Amino acid sequence: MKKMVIVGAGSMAEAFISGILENDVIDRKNIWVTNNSNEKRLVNLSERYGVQSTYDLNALFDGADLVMLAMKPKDAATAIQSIRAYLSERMLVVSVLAGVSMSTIEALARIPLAIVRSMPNTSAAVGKSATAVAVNNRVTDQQIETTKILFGTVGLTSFVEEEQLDAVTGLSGSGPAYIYYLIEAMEKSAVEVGLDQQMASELIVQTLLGAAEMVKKSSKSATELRKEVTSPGGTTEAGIRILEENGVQQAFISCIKAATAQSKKMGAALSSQLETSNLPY
Ligand SMILES: NC(=O)C1=CN([C@@H]2O[C@H](COP(=O)(O)OP(=O)(O)OC[C@H]3O[C@@H](n4cnc5c(N)ncnc54)[C@H](O)[C@@H]3O)[C@@H](O)[C@H]2O)C=CC1
Ligand SMILES: O=C(O)[C@@H]1CCC=N1
Repeated sequence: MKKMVIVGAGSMAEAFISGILENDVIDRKNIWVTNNSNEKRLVNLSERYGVQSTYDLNALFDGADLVMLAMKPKDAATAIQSIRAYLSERMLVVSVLAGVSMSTIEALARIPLAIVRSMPNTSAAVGKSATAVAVNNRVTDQQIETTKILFGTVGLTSFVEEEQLDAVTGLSGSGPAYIYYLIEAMEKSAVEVGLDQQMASELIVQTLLGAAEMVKKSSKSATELRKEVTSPGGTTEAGIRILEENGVQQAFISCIKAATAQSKKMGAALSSQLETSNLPY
Protein backbone atom coordinates (compact mmCIF):
# COMPACT_ATOMS: atom_id res chain seq x y z
CA MET A 1 0.00 0.00 0.00
CA LYS A 2 1.60 3.23 -1.16
CA LYS A 3 -1.22 5.72 -0.75
CA MET A 4 -4.62 5.22 0.80
CA VAL A 5 -7.56 7.53 0.18
CA ILE A 6 -10.56 7.45 2.49
CA VAL A 7 -13.75 9.00 1.11
CA GLY A 8 -16.02 9.79 4.06
CA ALA A 9 -14.56 10.95 7.35
CA GLY A 10 -16.84 9.51 10.00
CA SER A 11 -16.44 6.98 12.77
CA MET A 12 -15.45 4.04 10.56
CA ALA A 13 -12.85 6.16 8.75
CA GLU A 14 -11.35 7.21 12.08
CA ALA A 15 -11.30 3.63 13.39
CA PHE A 16 -9.28 2.54 10.36
CA ILE A 17 -6.90 5.51 10.54
CA SER A 18 -6.22 4.76 14.17
CA GLY A 19 -5.77 1.00 13.59
CA ILE A 20 -3.48 1.48 10.58
CA LEU A 21 -1.27 3.96 12.42
CA GLU A 22 -1.06 1.86 15.56
CA ASN A 23 0.15 -1.06 13.46
CA ASP A 24 2.56 1.02 11.39
CA VAL A 25 1.16 -0.34 8.14
CA ILE A 26 1.54 2.83 6.11
CA ASP A 27 3.09 6.20 6.84
CA ARG A 28 0.56 8.79 8.10
CA LYS A 29 1.61 11.15 5.30
CA ASN A 30 0.29 8.60 2.80
CA ILE A 31 -3.19 8.38 4.29
CA TRP A 32 -5.53 10.92 2.71
CA VAL A 33 -9.07 11.61 3.81
CA THR A 34 -11.93 13.68 2.45
CA ASN A 35 -15.64 14.25 2.98
CA ASN A 36 -18.36 16.24 1.27
CA SER A 37 -18.66 19.29 3.53
CA ASN A 38 -17.40 19.20 7.12
CA GLU A 39 -13.95 20.78 6.80
CA LYS A 40 -13.60 21.14 10.57
CA ARG A 41 -13.76 17.36 10.87
CA LEU A 42 -10.97 16.96 8.30
CA VAL A 43 -8.78 19.48 10.13
CA ASN A 44 -9.49 17.64 13.35
CA LEU A 45 -8.44 14.27 11.85
CA SER A 46 -5.29 15.82 10.35
CA GLU A 47 -4.30 17.41 13.67
CA ARG A 48 -5.04 14.31 15.73
CA TYR A 49 -3.48 11.68 13.45
CA GLY A 50 -1.17 13.62 11.14
CA VAL A 51 -3.01 12.33 8.06
CA GLN A 52 -3.55 14.45 4.93
CA SER A 53 -6.88 15.92 3.95
CA THR A 54 -8.05 17.83 0.90
CA TYR A 55 -11.04 18.66 -1.30
CA ASP A 56 -8.76 18.78 -4.35
CA LEU A 57 -9.57 15.50 -6.06
CA ASN A 58 -6.49 15.61 -8.30
CA ALA A 59 -4.21 15.85 -5.28
CA LEU A 60 -6.31 13.33 -3.38
CA PHE A 61 -6.14 10.53 -5.94
CA ASP A 62 -2.69 11.23 -7.38
CA GLY A 63 -0.70 7.99 -6.90
CA ALA A 64 -3.44 6.32 -4.82
CA ASP A 65 -3.51 2.53 -4.91
CA LEU A 66 -6.24 1.96 -2.31
CA VAL A 67 -9.53 3.84 -2.04
CA MET A 68 -11.83 3.22 0.90
CA LEU A 69 -15.50 4.12 0.55
CA ALA A 70 -16.67 5.13 4.03
CA MET A 71 -19.72 7.35 3.53
CA LYS A 72 -23.28 6.32 4.47
CA PRO A 73 -25.00 4.06 1.90
CA LYS A 74 -27.53 6.82 1.13
CA ASP A 75 -24.62 9.06 0.04
CA ALA A 76 -22.86 6.37 -2.00
CA ALA A 77 -24.35 7.27 -5.39
CA THR A 78 -23.43 10.96 -5.13
CA ALA A 79 -20.01 10.20 -3.66
CA ILE A 80 -18.98 7.56 -6.22
CA GLN A 81 -20.25 9.72 -9.05
CA SER A 82 -18.12 12.61 -7.80
CA ILE A 83 -14.90 10.56 -7.68
CA ARG A 84 -15.61 8.30 -10.66
CA ALA A 85 -13.22 10.10 -13.03
CA TYR A 86 -10.34 9.49 -10.59
CA LEU A 87 -10.85 5.76 -10.12
CA SER A 88 -8.93 3.22 -12.17
CA GLU A 89 -8.78 -0.54 -12.58
CA ARG A 90 -5.38 -0.74 -10.90
CA MET A 91 -6.70 0.70 -7.62
CA LEU A 92 -8.15 -1.48 -4.92
CA VAL A 93 -11.56 -0.14 -3.90
CA VAL A 94 -12.49 -1.14 -0.35
CA SER A 95 -16.09 -0.56 0.65
CA VAL A 96 -17.44 -0.65 4.19
CA LEU A 97 -20.94 0.34 3.02
CA ALA A 98 -23.80 -1.68 4.45
CA GLY A 99 -25.96 -3.31 1.80
CA VAL A 100 -24.23 -1.89 -1.28
CA SER A 101 -23.14 -4.63 -3.69
CA MET A 102 -19.91 -4.71 -5.65
CA SER A 103 -21.85 -4.63 -8.92
CA THR A 104 -23.66 -1.47 -7.78
CA ILE A 105 -20.33 0.17 -6.97
CA GLU A 106 -18.98 -0.76 -10.42
CA ALA A 107 -22.16 0.43 -12.10
CA LEU A 108 -21.93 3.77 -10.28
CA ALA A 109 -18.25 4.11 -11.20
CA ARG A 110 -19.00 2.98 -14.76
CA ILE A 111 -15.69 1.13 -15.02
CA PRO A 112 -14.57 -2.35 -13.97
CA LEU A 113 -12.94 -2.18 -10.55
CA ALA A 114 -11.07 -4.45 -8.15
CA ILE A 115 -13.41 -4.33 -5.15
CA VAL A 116 -13.31 -5.59 -1.60
CA ARG A 117 -16.73 -5.34 0.04
CA SER A 118 -16.45 -5.55 3.79
CA MET A 119 -18.54 -5.43 6.92
CA PRO A 120 -16.52 -4.43 9.96
CA ASN A 121 -18.07 -3.16 13.19
CA THR A 122 -17.37 -0.19 15.45
CA SER A 123 -15.14 -2.25 17.74
CA ALA A 124 -12.59 -1.52 14.99
CA ALA A 125 -11.88 1.60 17.06
CA VAL A 126 -10.24 -0.62 19.70
CA GLY A 127 -8.79 -3.19 17.29
CA LYS A 128 -11.54 -5.73 18.03
CA SER A 129 -13.73 -5.64 14.93
CA ALA A 130 -15.31 -8.87 13.71
CA THR A 131 -15.00 -8.20 9.99
CA ALA A 132 -16.15 -10.22 7.02
CA VAL A 133 -14.95 -9.42 3.50
CA ALA A 134 -15.80 -10.54 0.00
CA VAL A 135 -13.70 -9.80 -3.07
CA ASN A 136 -14.53 -9.71 -6.77
CA ASN A 137 -12.54 -11.52 -9.42
CA ARG A 138 -10.44 -8.51 -10.36
CA VAL A 139 -8.75 -8.43 -6.95
CA THR A 140 -5.19 -9.74 -7.30
CA ASP A 141 -3.37 -12.03 -4.85
CA GLN A 142 -1.24 -9.09 -3.79
CA GLN A 143 -4.37 -7.01 -3.14
CA ILE A 144 -5.77 -9.87 -1.04
CA GLU A 145 -2.61 -9.71 1.07
CA THR A 146 -3.10 -5.94 1.41
CA THR A 147 -6.73 -6.56 2.42
CA LYS A 148 -5.63 -8.99 5.16
CA ILE A 149 -3.11 -6.47 6.48
CA LEU A 150 -5.58 -3.57 6.33
CA PHE A 151 -8.40 -5.35 8.17
CA GLY A 152 -5.92 -7.05 10.49
CA THR A 153 -5.15 -3.62 11.94
CA VAL A 154 -8.73 -3.33 13.27
CA GLY A 155 -9.48 -6.90 14.37
CA LEU A 156 -10.28 -10.34 13.00
CA THR A 157 -11.14 -10.94 9.34
CA SER A 158 -13.09 -13.73 7.65
CA PHE A 159 -13.40 -14.12 3.90
CA VAL A 160 -16.97 -14.89 2.78
CA GLU A 161 -19.08 -14.96 -0.38
CA GLU A 162 -20.72 -11.63 -1.14
CA GLU A 163 -24.22 -13.15 -0.67
CA GLN A 164 -23.41 -13.67 3.00
CA LEU A 165 -22.60 -10.05 3.75
CA ASP A 166 -26.19 -8.94 4.44
CA ALA A 167 -26.42 -11.61 7.13
CA VAL A 168 -23.00 -10.63 8.50
CA THR A 169 -24.25 -7.03 8.65
CA GLY A 170 -27.33 -8.09 10.64
CA LEU A 171 -25.27 -10.27 12.97
CA SER A 172 -21.89 -8.68 13.66
CA GLY A 173 -22.03 -5.33 11.82
CA SER A 174 -24.93 -4.19 13.97
CA GLY A 175 -23.98 -6.65 16.72
CA PRO A 176 -22.21 -4.21 19.07
CA ALA A 177 -25.48 -2.25 19.37
CA TYR A 178 -27.35 -5.37 20.56
CA ILE A 179 -24.73 -5.93 23.24
CA TYR A 180 -24.85 -2.25 24.29
CA TYR A 181 -28.65 -2.62 24.54
CA LEU A 182 -28.17 -5.58 26.87
CA ILE A 183 -25.64 -3.60 28.91
CA GLU A 184 -28.11 -0.71 29.19
CA ALA A 185 -30.70 -3.14 30.59
CA MET A 186 -28.17 -4.62 33.04
CA GLU A 187 -27.14 -1.13 34.18
CA LYS A 188 -30.78 -0.11 34.76
CA SER A 189 -31.46 -3.29 36.71
CA ALA A 190 -28.32 -2.85 38.80
CA VAL A 191 -29.56 0.49 40.08
CA GLU A 192 -33.03 -0.97 40.74
CA VAL A 193 -31.62 -3.83 42.82
CA GLY A 194 -29.62 -1.34 44.86
CA LEU A 195 -26.07 -1.51 43.47
CA ASP A 196 -23.70 1.38 43.09
CA GLN A 197 -23.66 2.39 39.41
CA GLN A 198 -19.89 2.60 39.02
CA MET A 199 -19.25 -0.76 40.65
CA ALA A 200 -22.13 -2.35 38.72
CA SER A 201 -20.65 -1.08 35.46
CA GLU A 202 -17.34 -2.78 36.21
CA LEU A 203 -19.11 -6.03 37.14
CA ILE A 204 -21.16 -5.98 33.94
CA VAL A 205 -18.19 -5.34 31.64
CA GLN A 206 -16.10 -8.02 33.34
CA THR A 207 -19.04 -10.46 33.15
CA LEU A 208 -19.37 -9.88 29.41
CA LEU A 209 -15.63 -10.11 28.78
CA GLY A 210 -15.43 -13.28 30.87
CA ALA A 211 -18.42 -14.91 29.15
CA ALA A 212 -17.04 -14.02 25.70
CA GLU A 213 -13.63 -15.43 26.65
CA MET A 214 -15.27 -18.63 27.95
CA VAL A 215 -17.18 -19.12 24.68
CA LYS A 216 -13.96 -18.47 22.74
CA LYS A 217 -11.60 -20.66 24.78
CA SER A 218 -13.79 -23.44 26.17
CA SER A 219 -14.58 -26.52 24.12
CA LYS A 220 -18.16 -26.31 25.41
CA SER A 221 -21.05 -24.70 23.53
CA ALA A 222 -22.84 -21.58 24.77
CA THR A 223 -25.79 -23.81 25.72
CA GLU A 224 -23.56 -26.09 27.82
CA LEU A 225 -21.89 -23.10 29.47
CA ARG A 226 -25.28 -21.58 30.28
CA LYS A 227 -26.44 -24.86 31.81
CA GLU A 228 -23.33 -24.93 34.02
CA VAL A 229 -24.30 -21.56 35.50
CA THR A 230 -27.89 -22.64 36.05
CA SER A 231 -28.20 -24.57 39.32
CA PRO A 232 -31.55 -26.38 39.74
CA GLY A 233 -33.86 -24.22 41.82
CA GLY A 234 -31.24 -21.46 41.86
CA THR A 235 -31.04 -17.79 40.93
CA THR A 236 -30.10 -18.21 37.25
CA GLU A 237 -33.03 -20.53 36.67
CA ALA A 238 -35.36 -17.92 38.17
CA GLY A 239 -33.88 -15.23 35.92
CA ILE A 240 -33.80 -17.28 32.71
CA ARG A 241 -37.44 -18.28 33.27
CA ILE A 242 -38.39 -14.60 32.93
CA LEU A 243 -36.32 -14.26 29.72
CA GLU A 244 -38.07 -17.34 28.30
CA GLU A 245 -41.53 -16.10 29.32
CA ASN A 246 -40.77 -12.81 27.55
CA GLY A 247 -39.47 -14.48 24.40
CA VAL A 248 -36.11 -12.73 24.66
CA GLN A 249 -34.15 -15.32 22.68
CA GLN A 250 -36.76 -15.27 19.90
CA ALA A 251 -36.66 -11.45 19.97
CA PHE A 252 -32.88 -11.54 19.35
CA ILE A 253 -33.41 -13.94 16.45
CA SER A 254 -36.08 -11.66 14.95
CA CYS A 255 -33.80 -8.66 15.53
CA ILE A 256 -30.94 -10.19 13.53
CA LYS A 257 -33.33 -11.26 10.76
CA ALA A 258 -34.78 -7.74 10.56
CA ALA A 259 -31.31 -6.18 10.38
CA THR A 260 -30.31 -8.67 7.65
CA ALA A 261 -33.47 -7.87 5.68
CA GLN A 262 -32.78 -4.14 6.05
CA SER A 263 -29.27 -4.58 4.63
CA LYS A 264 -30.79 -6.38 1.60
CA LYS A 265 -33.44 -3.68 1.26
CA MET A 266 -30.88 -0.85 1.31
CA GLY A 267 -28.85 -2.56 -1.42
CA ALA A 268 -31.93 -3.32 -3.53
CA ALA A 269 -33.15 0.28 -3.27
CA LEU A 270 -29.85 1.60 -4.62
CA SER A 271 -29.61 -0.96 -7.43
CA SER A 272 -33.21 -0.35 -8.54
CA GLN A 273 -32.51 3.42 -8.56
CA LEU A 274 -29.55 2.59 -10.73
CA GLU A 275 -31.62 0.48 -13.13
CA THR A 276 -34.18 3.25 -13.58
CA SER A 277 -31.38 5.85 -13.54
CA ASN A 278 -33.35 7.60 -10.82
CA LEU A 279 -30.14 8.59 -9.09
CA PRO A 280 -29.34 11.84 -7.35
CA TYR A 281 -27.29 13.09 -10.31
N1 LIG B 1 -21.29 2.68 12.18
C1 LIG B 1 -21.23 1.37 12.13
O1 LIG B 1 -21.51 0.64 13.09
C2 LIG B 1 -20.82 0.70 10.87
C3 LIG B 1 -20.90 1.39 9.68
N2 LIG B 1 -20.58 0.76 8.52
C4 LIG B 1 -20.69 1.47 7.28
O2 LIG B 1 -19.67 2.45 7.28
C5 LIG B 1 -20.08 3.57 6.53
C6 LIG B 1 -19.75 4.83 7.29
O3 LIG B 1 -20.42 4.78 8.54
P1 LIG B 1 -20.05 5.80 9.71
O4 LIG B 1 -18.57 6.03 9.73
O5 LIG B 1 -20.75 5.30 10.91
O6 LIG B 1 -20.78 7.11 9.15
P2 LIG B 1 -20.56 8.63 9.53
O7 LIG B 1 -21.86 9.31 9.31
O8 LIG B 1 -19.88 8.74 10.84
O9 LIG B 1 -19.54 9.14 8.40
C7 LIG B 1 -19.88 9.27 7.06
C8 LIG B 1 -18.95 10.30 6.41
O10 LIG B 1 -19.22 10.37 5.02
C9 LIG B 1 -19.14 11.72 4.61
N3 LIG B 1 -19.86 11.90 3.35
C10 LIG B 1 -21.18 12.00 3.11
N4 LIG B 1 -21.43 12.22 1.79
C11 LIG B 1 -20.23 12.23 1.18
C12 LIG B 1 -19.82 12.42 -0.16
N5 LIG B 1 -20.71 12.64 -1.15
N6 LIG B 1 -18.50 12.40 -0.44
C13 LIG B 1 -17.59 12.19 0.54
N7 LIG B 1 -17.92 12.00 1.83
C14 LIG B 1 -19.22 12.02 2.15
C15 LIG B 1 -19.73 12.48 5.78
O11 LIG B 1 -19.35 13.82 5.76
C16 LIG B 1 -19.10 11.71 6.94
O12 LIG B 1 -17.79 12.20 7.17
C17 LIG B 1 -21.58 3.38 6.23
O13 LIG B 1 -21.73 3.06 4.87
C18 LIG B 1 -22.00 2.21 7.10
O14 LIG B 1 -22.95 1.40 6.45
C19 LIG B 1 -20.07 -0.51 8.50
C20 LIG B 1 -19.94 -1.21 9.65
C21 LIG B 1 -20.35 -0.69 10.93
O1 LIG C 1 -26.81 0.53 11.16
C1 LIG C 1 -26.18 0.49 10.10
O2 LIG C 1 -26.77 0.62 9.01
C2 LIG C 1 -24.68 0.30 10.10
C3 LIG C 1 -24.27 -0.94 9.37
C4 LIG C 1 -23.83 -1.91 10.42
C5 LIG C 1 -23.80 -1.13 11.64
N1 LIG C 1 -24.22 0.06 11.45
